[in-house]
Amino acid sequence: MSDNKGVRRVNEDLARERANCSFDVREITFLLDGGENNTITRKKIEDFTLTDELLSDKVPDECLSPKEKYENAVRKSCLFGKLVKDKLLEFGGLETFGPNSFVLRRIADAFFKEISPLLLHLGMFVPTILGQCTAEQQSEWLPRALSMQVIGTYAQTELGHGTFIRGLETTATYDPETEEFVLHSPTLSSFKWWAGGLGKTVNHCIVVAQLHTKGQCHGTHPFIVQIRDLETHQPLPGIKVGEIGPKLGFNTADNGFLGFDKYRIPRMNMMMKNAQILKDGTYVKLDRHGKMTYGTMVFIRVMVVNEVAFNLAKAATIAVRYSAVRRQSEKKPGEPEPQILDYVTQQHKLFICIATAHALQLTSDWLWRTFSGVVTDIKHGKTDSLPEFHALSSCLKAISTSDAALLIEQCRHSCGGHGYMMSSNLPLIYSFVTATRTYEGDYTVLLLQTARFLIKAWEQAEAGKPLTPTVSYLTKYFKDGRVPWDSTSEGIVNAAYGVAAGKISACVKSIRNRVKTGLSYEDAWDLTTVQLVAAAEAHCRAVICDVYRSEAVRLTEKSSPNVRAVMRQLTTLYLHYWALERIGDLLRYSAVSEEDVVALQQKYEELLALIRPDAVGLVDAFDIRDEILNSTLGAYDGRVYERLMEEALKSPLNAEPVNRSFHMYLKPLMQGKL
Ligand SMILES: CC/C=C\C/C=C\C/C=C\C/C=C\C/C=C\C/C=C/C=C/C(=O)SCCNC(=O)CCNC(=O)[C@H](O)C(C)(C)COP(=O)(O)OP(=O)(O)OC[C@H]1O[C@@H](n2cnc3c(N)ncnc32)[C@H](O)[C@@H]1OP(=O)(O)O
Ligand SMILES: Cc1cc2nc3c(=O)[nH]c(=O)nc-3n(C[C@H](O)[C@H](O)[C@H](O)COP(=O)(O)OP(=O)(O)OC[C@H]3O[C@@H](n4cnc5c(N)ncnc54)[C@H](O)[C@@H]3O)c2cc1C
Repeated sequence: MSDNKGVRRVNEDLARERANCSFDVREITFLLDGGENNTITRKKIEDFTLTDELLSDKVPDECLSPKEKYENAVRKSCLFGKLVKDKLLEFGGLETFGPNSFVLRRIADAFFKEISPLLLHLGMFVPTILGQCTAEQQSEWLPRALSMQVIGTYAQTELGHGTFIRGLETTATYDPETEEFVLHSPTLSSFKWWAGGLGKTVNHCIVVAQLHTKGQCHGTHPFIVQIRDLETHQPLPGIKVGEIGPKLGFNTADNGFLGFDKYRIPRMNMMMKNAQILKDGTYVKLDRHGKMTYGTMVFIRVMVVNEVAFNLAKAATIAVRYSAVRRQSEKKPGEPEPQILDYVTQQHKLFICIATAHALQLTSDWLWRTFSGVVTDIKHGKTDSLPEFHALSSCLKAISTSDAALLIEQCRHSCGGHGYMMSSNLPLIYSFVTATRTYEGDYTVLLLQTARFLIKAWEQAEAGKPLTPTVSYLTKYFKDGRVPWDSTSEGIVNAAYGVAAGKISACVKSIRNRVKTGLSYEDAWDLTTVQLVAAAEAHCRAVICDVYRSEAVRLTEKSSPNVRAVMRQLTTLYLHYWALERIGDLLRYSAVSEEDVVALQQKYEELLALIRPDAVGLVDAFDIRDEILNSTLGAYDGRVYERLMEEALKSPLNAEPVNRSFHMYLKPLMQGKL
């Protein structure tokens, strides 16, 4: 596949797809990057970071032993860290961690096929210092953390408790005599478990523990704790630390365990922005809201929506390009084998992935802007917007991670057997994203947090009180009765809100009926949780549909007609897909008729056909470089079979024609001598 100048040519099918694309791919790239200037900056950063030869591993990571994999990941993390420190700060100093942090995140994928052992340092340790420390503490810890002298992680979860933070058992007891806290792990179940980088990499961590002073427990608080010697890296006396062992994914993250045996830390190592311990042991609460110490989790939930949108875009790019290259079966006897992308069922599997990647990215951008507003409010001492934001970020984290994981797995299915190859990168993308459904708050648990807020909002609507923006629709749908059906995009969004309102109303009725039978409110709630989770999901789906539709319209106001058309097709596809997926709900809560359902299905199939010629252009517009995609099936040039063979030949088993196990076991077996 090389021309006579040695330049590798692009697969002919892919080249034809690109030639037939109806729009200028760069225009959509600019939209997704938030403007042409952002694209230019991103590309500049990518150009001078991704040329490094250290990106190419002679032996694929997945063929290394767990220890070698970890060591390789540390090596690359240090090189990546140095790169960030030396070069990327030129792009705006600390600002690099603001607007360009998403670019950093993208580039990191070129360095690590799995996870950097330093992810938690940049992703949670540094943000927690920013969010939970006083200005004085920040000036002590931030410079050391940013220069990587102090390397940290976030150790909250314990063997016995992850979800129920109030149930954590690690204690931090204040000793006024020495002005120290004594950290202790009273039981096996109180051992910290899971923190990324804890096993072997970090020398500090943020430990969340129950604070005791003057004989009283004041609940969980965060502390900065040094666990290893800075010179020798040996665990300090009183610290028991190690790695938790192999997992479905995250295998280069050295997730660890940690126990304390009456381990002492200075008083000022308590993160004191939201609560303080005075020298004499007096507890001073500064957090009027009560849940400000959960701030890092909220921040990461916001980040995760963007994270999974990007990973879904990677999977969609791989699967769509592969589907344009792969030919299989025949549609009519004797005809040439079609590209598998021409099968309507394949389009059904894949185009929703492209649309969902857009929907989640636009929703994530909107969520980030909303979050920035909440942070500004908090800086001015206003915490009124927190309950709504907690409900919103919880459900968006739950639904985005769940949708992305399911659709990434669908991308793998759509690549047949080759999708199962590690070299396709789909298994690693999946194993990474499926974890997001659990960490930083389990799916069900977070939806139940949202449901709590929705039920309260419903009660406020009943009482005629004003509602906050994301639930203001409840006033409109408050009265019983079906939502009128209208098959326009706006109509489908309204119907989605109508379904959410109907489900919330049904939950309220169930809880009240159960309470009437003599059950406590808690028991009635518990018996209704299946419905409550479904109501929170419906609410979240309506929010995503609404934000995606309105943001896509806003963003494309000045776009060329062709870009506007294809973006409109994608949003309409997303809305029709979910209307059809939730048709039972629509039949129950809206006035949709059987003919309307037939029309919805027909329109959906028409959209698949309309999007088909632009499918490759749409994934090209994600503009994800080959080094970041890391996939034999998804590279820009479409040299799928050549890359599969090149990667197979790198397998250590192919380094010698005969493996020694033949002489040790097979031959004796064959000769009856075993
Ligand atoms: C090399 C890399 C390069 C660059 C990197 C740069 C950036 C990368 C950044 C991000 C990358 C993205 C991802 C990777 C990051 C990390 C990866 C992996 C690590 C994962 C880490 C973890 O998982 S850390 C542990 C997380 N744990 C959890 O999430 C636990 C979940 N549980 C809870 O949150 C709570 O226990 C609970 C909310 C379920 C219940 O809390 P509880 O105290 O019991 O409260 P309730 O009694 O139920 O409710 C009381 C009221 O409080 C309200 N509430 C609860 N939580 C909040 C909140 N957070 N904010 C506001 N309000 C809250 C609740 O609604 C109740 O209100 P009422 O009015 O109803 O009473
Ligand atoms: C890859 C990975 C990385 C992680 N990294 C970190 C880290 O760096 N630092 C850290 O501190 N933690 C980390 N964690 C831990 C993570 O935050 C927890 O695993 C997560 O919050 C879920 O808690 P759990 O494991 O206790 O699950 P559990 O709460 O035990 O959940 C088990 C089941 O019980 C259900 N359940 C639990 N409570 C309720 C309820 N109230 N109502 C209904 N159902 C319920 C859940 O829905 C789930 O189905 C990581 C986890 C993973 C998988």
